[in-house]
Amino acid sequence: MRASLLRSAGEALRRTSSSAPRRSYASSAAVPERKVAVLGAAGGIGQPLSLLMKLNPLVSRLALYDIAGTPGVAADVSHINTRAEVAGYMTEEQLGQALEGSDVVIIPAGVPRKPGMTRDDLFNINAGIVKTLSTAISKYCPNAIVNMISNPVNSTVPIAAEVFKKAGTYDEKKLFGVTTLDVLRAKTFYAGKAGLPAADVNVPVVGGHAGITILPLFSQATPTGNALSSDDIKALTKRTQDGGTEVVEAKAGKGSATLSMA
Ligand SMILES: NC(=O)c1ccc[n+]([C@@H]2O[C@H](COP(=O)([O-])OP(=O)(O)OC[C@H]3O[C@@H](n4cnc5c(N)ncnc54)[C@H](O)[C@@H]3O)[C@@H](O)[C@H]2O)c1
Ligand SMILES: O=C(O)C[C@H](O)C(=O)O
Repeated sequence: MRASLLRSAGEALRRTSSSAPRRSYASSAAVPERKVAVLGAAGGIGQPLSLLMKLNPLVSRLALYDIAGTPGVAADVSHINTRAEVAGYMTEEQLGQALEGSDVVIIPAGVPRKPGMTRDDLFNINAGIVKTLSTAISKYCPNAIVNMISNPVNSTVPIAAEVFKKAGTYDEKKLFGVTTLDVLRAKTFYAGKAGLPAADVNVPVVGGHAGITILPLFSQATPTGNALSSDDIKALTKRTQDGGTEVVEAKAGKGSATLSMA
């Protein structure tokens, strides 16, 4: 998986706006219309992600889709006094309506890990979910930017790519595996060790989103702070690669990272 394909939903939203002239956000009328669909909106990631999308001034329409629980989440989020008009959709019959006209689709639908599991153990269930959702995307919003959160990301992105290729809608510039969490972790852990403010550091991370496929490049981290030994770098690399497992174990059967992910 190409590292350049791994971006966040926020970046994707900014990209959809980058072709439009620069405008001030002071007036919502001046901002382009953008529809975002969250698939899996009632879940652990879906709920805070829906909240963040509702707070994002770039979003004018927000479609929240899940197989269960969407009416409550949609009603709740819709009361926030920001620009985006919120609509909730439930059951596969409403998936087309949720997707129609979407500029950005974000997919946190699927099961999370429990302690002792690897992300690959989620493949059998999540591959089918992603295939169904990708098929609907290629039908109802073939030009949308798609951000894949569902694990195993190293496999769900290729699944979506194959579905889109078969439908003739594949665009490698519009399909992303969301691995931003690896970057957040690398930055946070590096800042702690280097004695720098977490918000000020940058650490490039390349590769995929599972174990040793996650490659934080601490040698390229900026700025430099306390000198780091090779043992420090090994330990930081391992902690970044195992960051997801750290959260899964701390949640003790109640899911994986949700808040840091959203
Ligand atoms: N990419 C990352 O960095 C990252 C980080 C954390 C979690 N994840 C992954 O994200 C996924 C979701 O995690 P979570 O904690 O939100 O799980 P969750 O169980 O809390 O929520 C998943 C939601 O998906 C919904 N869902 C299931 N099948 C669906 C379908 N066919 N269509 C629409 N919605 C459907 C469920 O009803 C549920 O509301 C997991 O696969 C997890 O491993 C990825
Ligand atoms: O580790 C997981 O299962 C969830 C996610 O991929 C993470 O990195 O936190």
